[in-house]
Amino acid sequence: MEDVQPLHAEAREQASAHVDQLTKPLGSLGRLEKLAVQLAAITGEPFPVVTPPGILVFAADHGVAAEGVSAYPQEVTAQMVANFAHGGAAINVFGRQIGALLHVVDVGVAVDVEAPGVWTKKVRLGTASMLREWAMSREEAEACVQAGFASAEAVIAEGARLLIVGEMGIGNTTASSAMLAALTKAEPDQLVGRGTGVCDEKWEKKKAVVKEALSLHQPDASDPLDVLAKVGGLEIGAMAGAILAAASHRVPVLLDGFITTVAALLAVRLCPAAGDYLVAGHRSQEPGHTFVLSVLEKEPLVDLELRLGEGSGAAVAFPIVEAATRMLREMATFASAGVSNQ
Ligand SMILES: Cc1cc2ncn([C@H]3O[C@H](COP(=O)(O)O)[C@@H](O)[C@H]3O)c2cc1C
Ligand SMILES: O=C(O)c1cccnc1
Repeated sequence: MEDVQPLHAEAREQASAHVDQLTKPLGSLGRLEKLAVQLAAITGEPFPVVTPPGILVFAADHGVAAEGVSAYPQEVTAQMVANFAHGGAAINVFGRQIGALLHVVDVGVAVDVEAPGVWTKKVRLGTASMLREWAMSREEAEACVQAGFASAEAVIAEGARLLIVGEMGIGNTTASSAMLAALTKAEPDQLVGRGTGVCDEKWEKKKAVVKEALSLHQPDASDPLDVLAKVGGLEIGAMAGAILAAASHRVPVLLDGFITTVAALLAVRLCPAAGDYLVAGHRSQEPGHTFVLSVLEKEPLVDLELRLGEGSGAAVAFPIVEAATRMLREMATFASAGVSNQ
């Protein structure tokens, strides 16, 4: 894997100086200004471009779904992959709205899916239940990170100037909660939410499953691949790899919800410099999301009370990111417009 370089100081300075020349009171475009400067520092371009965005939706199954931790059955993962392929899911709609290059990558759906255009990179046919054994082997953990890395390189080669990663995997809020608890040593009860909308009984079960899996496997917080292998998910590892690829190509990453942001934390633990390349798109309803955002020191752009995943919240937030870049490129300066700057 390639290295992630530090942010580009010169482009940051140029963009920052330019923002202060634009025809508006100093600082009046608030966080859009900070975002514009961050995008310049990420890309190394004082006038960054983020269109077209690329969206990669990574799909995989979770053995832990059999423990009754989701409101929906495992089969929905494969069914939704077919739905993505036919353009009918939320992420297809929002992806079309923002002109994204969208691909679905199957890194471990348990069954064969009849779905045109899906990139098939199955590492294994779903994880094992973390309650009984490791979710995957260490080699498989490495392989799914690599699969994500290669997928992101492919969509960047196609022309993507910003990356959104999304996921589909029934049971993956359980895996994400376990990974987050393992990586941060936070108390699972604070992190485990209702995912697709589980009832009180399943919610208690979900918390118990996470705690039991952590005490069974004792994942090593200082070894991100150990955490991924023991309690993770194939699509979560793949998203981490995709984020690392984007960062290594100086392509900004717009984060979606809870699961994506846990993948981002995994990426940052594998390569701390990647953290600077992340922009938080939205705040999900899942309680662990607010916590993982605070660990990454990211403030989301919007809070629309979403709890879907797929990359949907990031896609909806994307026009704000584009607005920041258009502000830099298209606004007049005081000098060019002949407006008094005092
Ligand atoms: C129809 C449908 C479409 C989805 N799209 C994303 N998710 C979301 O829900 C799942 C995580 O929730 P849990 O851990 O409770 O299973 C993931 O697949 C996530 O992407 C969906 C879930 C369903 C049912
Ligand atoms: O925050 C998310 O991404 C999320 C929350 C609930 C279910 N699926 C995804």
